[in-house]
Amino acid sequence: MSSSSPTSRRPAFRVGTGFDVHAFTEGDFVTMAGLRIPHSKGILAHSDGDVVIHALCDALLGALALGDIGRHFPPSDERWRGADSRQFLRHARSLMQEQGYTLGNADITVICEAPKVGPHVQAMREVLAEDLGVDIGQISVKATTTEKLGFCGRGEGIAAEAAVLIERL
Ligand SMILES: Nc1ccn([C@@H]2O[C@H](COP(=O)(O)O)[C@@H](O)[C@H]2O)c(=O)n1
Ligand SMILES: C[C@@]1(CO)OP(=O)(O)OP(=O)(O)OC[C@H]1O
Repeated sequence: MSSSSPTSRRPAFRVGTGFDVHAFTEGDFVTMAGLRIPHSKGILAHSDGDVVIHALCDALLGALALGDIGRHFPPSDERWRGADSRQFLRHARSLMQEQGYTLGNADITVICEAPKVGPHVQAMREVLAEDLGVDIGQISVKATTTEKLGFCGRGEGIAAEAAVLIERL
């Protein structure tokens, strides 16, 4: 029986998923995909609380079987207090390149009643595509409410999930 790990086998395609939640707190903007989006609340987090990028990083790290964002950037580490999450995404990209993979596509869903995400989708895709060095057509961002159900529905927080396909170079 082979003892090789999935990473040493280096299959042509790998998939990953990620999910992140942050609570709302007092404030007047939320950071999503590196953009400051005006809102009646802010985000409670150690970093900038960018759920879109955190979910995407976890999906990329998951595809590579390299753990999760908290392993690479521990919330106990003061270096990441208030950090711009785009650096986490660029780090995930470099790990992917080191492993000999490139992004096929990413599909991200933001889950919240507000703010409205639709007007910002194009700009968000541009930021993510830039940090990942891919074409904007490889990045999808969409949004849904939870029909006023649960913590998102009560406006207590925001969530995002991401799925990625990575391809061997
Ligand atoms: N924060 C959000 C949530 C939703 N949208 C857009 O509205 C559409 C309808 O949402 P439902 O939850 O009722 O399905 C959704 O498809 C999104 O286009 C949004 O922009 N921002
Ligand atoms: C991003 C990190 C950075 O310390 O902290 P948070 O901003 O709290 O975000 P979370 O989604 O809980 O991920 C954990 C950490 O890696």
